Amino acid sequence: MTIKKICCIGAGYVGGPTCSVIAYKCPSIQVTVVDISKERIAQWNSDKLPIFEPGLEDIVKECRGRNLHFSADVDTGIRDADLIIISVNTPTKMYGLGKGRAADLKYIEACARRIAEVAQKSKIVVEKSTVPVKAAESITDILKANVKPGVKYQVLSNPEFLAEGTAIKDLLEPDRVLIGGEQSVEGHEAVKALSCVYQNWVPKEKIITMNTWSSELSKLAANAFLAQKISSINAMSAVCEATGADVNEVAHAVGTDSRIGNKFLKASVGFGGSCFQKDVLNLVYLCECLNLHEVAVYWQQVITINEYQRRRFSNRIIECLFNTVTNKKIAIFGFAFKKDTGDTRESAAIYVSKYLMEEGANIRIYDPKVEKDQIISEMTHPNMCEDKERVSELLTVCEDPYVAAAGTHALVICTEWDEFVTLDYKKIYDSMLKPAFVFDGRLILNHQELIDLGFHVETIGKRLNRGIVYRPASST
Ligand SMILES: NC(=O)c1ccc[n+]([C@@H]2O[C@H](COP(=O)([O-])OP(=O)(O)OC[C@H]3O[C@@H](n4cnc5c(N)ncnc54)[C@H](O)[C@@H]3O)[C@@H](O)[C@H]2O)c1
Ligand SMILES: O=c1ccn([C@@H]2O[C@H](COP(=O)(O)OP(=O)(O)O[C@H]3O[C@H](CO)[C@@H](O)[C@H](O)[C@H]3O)[C@@H](O)[C@H]2O)c(=O)[nH]1
Repeated sequence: MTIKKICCIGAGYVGGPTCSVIAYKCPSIQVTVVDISKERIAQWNSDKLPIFEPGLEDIVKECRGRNLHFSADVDTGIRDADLIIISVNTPTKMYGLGKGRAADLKYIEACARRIAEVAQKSKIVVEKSTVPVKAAESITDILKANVKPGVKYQVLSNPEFLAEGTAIKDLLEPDRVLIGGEQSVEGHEAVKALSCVYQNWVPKEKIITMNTWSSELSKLAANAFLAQKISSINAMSAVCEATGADVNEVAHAVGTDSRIGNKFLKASVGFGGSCFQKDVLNLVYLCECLNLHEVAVYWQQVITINEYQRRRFSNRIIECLFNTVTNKKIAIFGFAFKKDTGDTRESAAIYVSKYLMEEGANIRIYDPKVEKDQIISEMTHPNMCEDKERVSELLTVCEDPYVAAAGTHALVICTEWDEFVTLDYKKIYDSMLKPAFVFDGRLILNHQELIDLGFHVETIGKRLNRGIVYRPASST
């Protein structure tokens, strides 16, 4: 079967860039990205795309209107397509059974029901969203229970491994493409059809095929391993701070062992983003449901250490500022969960700002890519704050880093934006209250230079201003 028309349901961080790259690399395929959000679709059709990803705009501009279309007409998109990619959000469930851990599959189910309702010919349905193992089976059950005469479905698992900020590069040159399918003749044919789409630009040996359940679990496993690596180095950073070791040196020594590898060993204020926490919790819940208690506890620790790291960093700020930040002005540099993205979901900056505001600090946030409304919406989200008025009293969003820092007691780096490295720190130092503190939560600044300017510098995984501090194991 040759794929001529693809419809992607969900014009988000994954659906938008993924389908833009498919359209770019497969000129003979018509690709339509649909979404229930008319506003999001209007943005995709405008000059200001709804997401910022290096390289995305050029690709969209080249393909949009040619073989790449963005539409709010979900039904027509489904009806016309040979292959439908489901790329809707699968957030952590915030209510009922599995609350706070299980993935909420209501949007996936809505897509399956919509496909069953409007499809008039056979389709390959591709599950691209990250889901618990056996979600493809549920989609199949819904489609089969509502099938029209003469219509057949094959459901494939094709998880996405792109990282935000490098989405286009990851899509153009993926480490691998994973396709899971039913172990039957029809299943193999469907896998082959999707594989042919990718083969337009991905070398065949990088396309891994397997059974559906392995594919679904592999996505959760990959994210769990990556998050575990960060929590491991962050746990080590606490030991470094307490002993005088330097976490960068430890990471270098550990990472040069080719069996471990040097990637994902950057100690930080904690991982953020829409995926790691959600997917590890999803895995934890899956293990609990399977009565694999010890396995669930093992993976839960990855999250526990991440929460500990954010809290530990915030406590260190308070401790260094003479044990009180009440009414003190603190500049937060960076609100996105990592550099080169405007995404703020689960960003460590949200938690650090929240903890400091709970202590009465006046927070002045600057981020080069995150809009003011987005910052306010994160900080006033019901999960984050009980008192919106208090937040508006204590929070200022600044459009300029120098304005954000002026008159503050401390500067806190929460995102590793390149521009923070090259700011004029002499100018910043002169404008701050003394002693002027810098807390580098990303280990990106030249600490010696800052110390020479007169700053008191604190960073993750290294004690710069004091000797070795041994504390009793019980105090954190
Ligand atoms: N963000 C990432 O970097 C990333 C990477 C790999 C995998 N994933 C996974 O991909 C999936 C999508 O993530 P995302 O970040 O793109 O989410 P997102 O929230 O940015 O986008 C999802 C879109 O789906 C739309 N939608 C929801 N229900 C719909 C329906 N019934 N019909 C039409 N549109 C509907 C929403 O309006 C939204 O625009 C998730 O499962 C996520 O875990 C995300
Ligand atoms: O050494 C490191 C590497 C990353 N991070 C932090 O970890 C978080 C996640 O970063 P990253 O993984 O680069 O971005 P995501 O866009 O969340 O991508 C992850 O989650 C996606 C969604 O499932 C997967 O597709 C990707 O493969 C996986 O890397 C960010 O806060 C980073 O700052 C660190 O603290 N230290």
